[in-house]
Amino acid sequence: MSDHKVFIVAGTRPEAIKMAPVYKAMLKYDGLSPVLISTGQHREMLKQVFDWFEIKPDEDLKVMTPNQTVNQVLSRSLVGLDELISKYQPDAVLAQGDTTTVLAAALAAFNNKVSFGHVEAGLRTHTLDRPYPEEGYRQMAARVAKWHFAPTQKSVEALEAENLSGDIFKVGNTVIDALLETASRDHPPVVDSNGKDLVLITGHRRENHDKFRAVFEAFKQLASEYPEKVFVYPVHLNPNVRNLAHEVLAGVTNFKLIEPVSYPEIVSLMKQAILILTDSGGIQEEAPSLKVPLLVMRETTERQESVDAGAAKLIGTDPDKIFSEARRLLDSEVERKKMIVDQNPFGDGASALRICKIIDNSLNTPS
Ligand SMILES: CC(=O)N[C@@H]1[C@@H](OP(=O)(O)OP(=O)(O)OC[C@H]2O[C@@H](n3ccc(=O)[nH]c3=O)[C@H](O)[C@@H]2O)O[C@H](CO)[C@@H](O)[C@@H]1O
Repeated sequence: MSDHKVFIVAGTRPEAIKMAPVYKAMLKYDGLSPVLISTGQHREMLKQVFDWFEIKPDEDLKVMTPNQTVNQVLSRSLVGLDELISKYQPDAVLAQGDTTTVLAAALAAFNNKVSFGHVEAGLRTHTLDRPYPEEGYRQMAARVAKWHFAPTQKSVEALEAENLSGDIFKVGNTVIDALLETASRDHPPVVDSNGKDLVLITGHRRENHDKFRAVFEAFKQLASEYPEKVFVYPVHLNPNVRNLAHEVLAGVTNFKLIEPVSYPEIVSLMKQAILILTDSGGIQEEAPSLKVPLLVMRETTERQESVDAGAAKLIGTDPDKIFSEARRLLDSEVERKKMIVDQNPFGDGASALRICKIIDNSLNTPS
């Protein structure tokens, strides 16, 4: 019997990180033959990730051109994927998360009557504009999915409540596969902290942009309160974030504003840190595995599992709260240790293989 062909579509850095393990597991899996497709939504950052995992897209749609609307990106992705579906005739299409790339992959598959598998299914805030457009895209992708690969029980329950078509499977989050592989490979330290404690900060979310000035002032105050600690912030490429970060924080000697770092570098920084302050989704999933306490600078999260497990605390973006919560943890190793968990609620590093088995089984079962 010939192999079943499966498209694996990725467009942004987090999607590449989370789909690399699926692609690699599928390459080794008897009976499945993956085709890696990049839409190129985050061109540079995608290449860095693919290089680290030593994989190369079979096709690159290069959808980004300057000043496009979201609908232009969507329609270019759709048309590009349409052509590739007629070229390869895949048996299934997989995409991860909630970007324009994911919506395009789901729709392109649906319109060609090809089975669609949604990886990281069932994340919900239940508020369509929080975050916008991601919450809407997740819900739309779920409507046409044949396989919902949910990372946790909470996401399984969210999907069950929506009376969707398709089958729901709890498989864990593939980001833990990527993380554990990366953490097991040696990488030199990114920042020499001279033996001092390191606090890692990341912040880029659009929903937080208008709060960043006050948030950055809180970071400045923290850095002056703790001159013996080193604060490291790899600043996102978005010019709104960059300019403001440099305006408020450049010149603070123990606060290092650095360029966005590669995946092994952020993993190395997370391992080195005694505390992380972030608004990133992926880092909320990863930090519990690295046993680093996490303060989440968002009002709501679709990744409540790390909060429920006690590994993270949701603190919003109020500068006084950021300052006081960070101080509470920086002042007390006991408080920090309370946030270390034995098991990461997001997965165990074997999610990609589970996905391969389910797809193989399903494609070999007559409907
Ligand atoms: C609404 C929402 O929740 N949306 C999420 C958001 O993803 P996010 O918030 O997780 O995005 P980031 O924080 O950029 O990336 C995270 C990954 O990148 C690594 N990293 C980070 C900094 C760095 O300097 N170098 C790195 O390598 C890091 O360890 C982690 O694995 O957007 C995605 C679509 O773009 C969505 O699919 C995803 O749901």
